[in-house]
Amino acid sequence: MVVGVDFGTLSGRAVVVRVRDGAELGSADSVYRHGVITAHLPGSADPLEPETALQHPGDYREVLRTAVPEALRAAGVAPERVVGVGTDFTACTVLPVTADGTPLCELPDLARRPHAWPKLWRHHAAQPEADEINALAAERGEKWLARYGGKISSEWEFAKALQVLRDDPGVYERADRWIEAADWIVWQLCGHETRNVATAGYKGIHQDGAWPSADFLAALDPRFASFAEDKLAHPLSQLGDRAGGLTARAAAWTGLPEGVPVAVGNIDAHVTAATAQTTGNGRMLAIMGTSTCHVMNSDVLAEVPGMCGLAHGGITPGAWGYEAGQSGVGDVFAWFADSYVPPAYHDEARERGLSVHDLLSERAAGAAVGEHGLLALDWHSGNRSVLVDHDLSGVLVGLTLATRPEEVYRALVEATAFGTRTIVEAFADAGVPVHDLTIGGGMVRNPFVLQVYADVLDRPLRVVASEHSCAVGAAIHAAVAAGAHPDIHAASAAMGGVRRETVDPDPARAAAYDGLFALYTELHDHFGRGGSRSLHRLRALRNAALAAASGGEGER
Ligand SMILES: Nc1ncnc2c1ncn2[C@@H]1O[C@H](COP(=O)(O)OP(=O)(O)O)[C@@H](O)[C@H]1O
Ligand SMILES: O=C(CO)[C@@H](O)[C@@H](O)COP(=O)(O)O
Repeated sequence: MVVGVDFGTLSGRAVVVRVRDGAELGSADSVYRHGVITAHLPGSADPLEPETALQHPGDYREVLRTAVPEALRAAGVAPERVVGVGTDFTACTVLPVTADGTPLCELPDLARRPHAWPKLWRHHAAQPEADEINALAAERGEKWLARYGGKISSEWEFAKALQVLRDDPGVYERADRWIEAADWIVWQLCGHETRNVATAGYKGIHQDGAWPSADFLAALDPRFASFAEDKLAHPLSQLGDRAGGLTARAAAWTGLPEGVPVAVGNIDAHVTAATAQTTGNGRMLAIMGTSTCHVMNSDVLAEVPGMCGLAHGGITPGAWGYEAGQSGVGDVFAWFADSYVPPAYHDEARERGLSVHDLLSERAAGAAVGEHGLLALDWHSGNRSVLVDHDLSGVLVGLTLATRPEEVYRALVEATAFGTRTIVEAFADAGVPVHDLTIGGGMVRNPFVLQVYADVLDRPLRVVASEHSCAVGAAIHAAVAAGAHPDIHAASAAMGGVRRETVDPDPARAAAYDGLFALYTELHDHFGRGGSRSLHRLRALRNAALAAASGGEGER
């Protein structure tokens, strides 16, 4: 047996999986007690700046102490039968730590400093730093910029670190290491630091064996010159490698035997290619959850405008892995369902034992394409691909006094589908073929969402069989690290799996969506490609108003 632990945005999930065929024998969740920290630090009333998203490292350790033992109990598996542990994490969730891996926020004198805390992947307050990095890299013709579609995201490691340096240099100085949570959790399990090629490549600008030059970093800020050398540099490990063995402390947390092999850290999206059996070239996987990540191996090397990144070995050793993404998907649906749907809908859902998502989906499904007269841009959490701009925000047009909640919900689902279609078409236009598309992540539990995607993309969708697709992917990597399978491809063939039936497009709805997609693209380009700067001006006005209200400085 192997154990996979998936650290998502709102919770961690552990699964116990059989090595020979990937059968899931038991699972358990652990919801992060502090969730996503956006308003103020625990125990503090001081407001955090806009677009801040932090997390509590204690919540991550709690997953190891609760979800892993509970999954073992649910599986009825004796710990001694577990031959390997694998993990995956959201990325770029990154934190400053001391030389022994202690998060700076756990040091008494830094606990009230926001920049000492882990920055969640969707921390978007470093957009000014990302803009500065992109402008300088373009001006200097830095070769690595092409590997990121021409723009580095504010969500990635360098923009976030530069923000810490600028806003709290004291914390920056105290950080011996700047590390992805994907590698930090492996450090917690096996007692020493390792760094994986995926987060280094996609989120840490590590390309062709090198980090951005000290000369480039100094041009950003002289104090930043040695950032990569001092706080990132470390030998990189391939995915599926063994990072080490479980320490006595981690064995006590998890209930697993000391010394059990621990797989090298990984990203929640990329680990799932093994579950979805999409490690072959041209097989795009969209992991749909809070956000959506599109990952795909290809033997074609190209710059896809607005992609998140291209990393050698980023999905499987020896292959070039592409990544694109949408920062807000399930988050957008949850925002609407939690904040703008009348209590009567929530009451009915509760009485019927449904989630409010299921009720809204049920009510939305029967309408004809375009019947609601609505169109949305899915930028409530900014745009990751293809515009790479987190100063953009959501848009909804066509509202009337007759508009119903389920119609808005459907427009939001459609907008995220149009966003994925924009990404898939960007790959095809850049000469990187997408042979087929598979859906993984928590969203596989919503048939309405899957059908909208099939209709909008006008292609059949393979769907990962497991509802714990990321955690199973981590378990598959654990099997490889333990030597139970020779490599990720073989382990995927044995342990991965998709539903027998694909979700197929309805030709009439697909044709109707072509018309709506043309309108989406018109709005997309108007607000996102220079037709109007109104969303950026709106964001600047908001930030200035918030700053004035809190007595802070002006726009960052
Ligand atoms: N039935 C549903 N339909 C649509 N969205 C859902 C549904 N259930 C949960 N969600 C949304 O999916 C997201 C959680 O996705 P999941 O993959 O489980 O977690 P994570 O993103 O943390 O990996 C949340 O944003 C939640 O609001
Ligand atoms: O960005 C990545 C992967 O590169 C994701 O970890 C991030 O979007 C969060 O994913 P989830 O939606 O929480 O599964």
